[in-house]
Amino acid sequence: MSSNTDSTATTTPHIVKEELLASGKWVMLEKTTYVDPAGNTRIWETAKRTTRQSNTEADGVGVIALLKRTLHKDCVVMVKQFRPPMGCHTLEFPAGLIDEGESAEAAALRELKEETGYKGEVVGVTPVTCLDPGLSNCTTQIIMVNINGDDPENIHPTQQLGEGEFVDVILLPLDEFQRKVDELMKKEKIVVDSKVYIFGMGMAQAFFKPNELPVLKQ
Ligand SMILES: Nc1nc(=O)[nH]c2c1ncn2[C@H]1C[C@H](O)[C@@H](COP(=O)(O)OP(=O)(O)O)O1
Repeated sequence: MSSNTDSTATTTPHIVKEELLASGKWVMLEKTTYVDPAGNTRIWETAKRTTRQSNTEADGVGVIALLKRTLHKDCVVMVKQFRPPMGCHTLEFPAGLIDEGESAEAAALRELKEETGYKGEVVGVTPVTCLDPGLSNCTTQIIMVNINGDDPENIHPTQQLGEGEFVDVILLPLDEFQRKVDELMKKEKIVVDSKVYIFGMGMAQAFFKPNELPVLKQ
């Protein structure tokens, strides 16, 4: 087993100061002064959301929602929408920011209902995870949700979208998830969220090669 630990690393890296460079309604840019593991003082440019709530560590939630219906394959509920920072449509799990005083679980069920119309039940919660740590301190919790598709409330789901929100709901069968995502990418100009693509790789591994270790196979 080799180690990549730098032998010149003698200092515990830490933040010295954070100075605001610019701020908008939703996002701010900071100049972060920090000490690296070799003891050198350095600068980093950091983006942060202005909306993070004081009572929670995560900015938002992502929802892996499994729609279960009699005589249908289990499907993952996905959303497609135009994302201005990307300048194109993306394929994502339903997601959104956590409101003041709201738990991650409650935010997940609310966002799922708003974006897709489905009423779900929480079956799992991840710890707080980072999203793009080289750019920002943005964090998310991924909430696993089951949807009883036979429940009358879920037979004709109606979205509750806010002003300026345009979200298409796409159902992808769990056992063909990666193939369907690849098909969509070939058919339309969309960018797939990395969490979604990695979930698909994991599902393909679990369904088709459960006893193979992917890292050993090339
Ligand atoms: N970075 C953002 N710029 C904006 O101009 N507006 C933004 C940003 N992030 C969020 N929002 C707005 C858009 C919605 O009106 C609200 C709530 O977003 P939410 O649904 O919670 O999150 P997403 O689905 O991930 O957009 O905030």
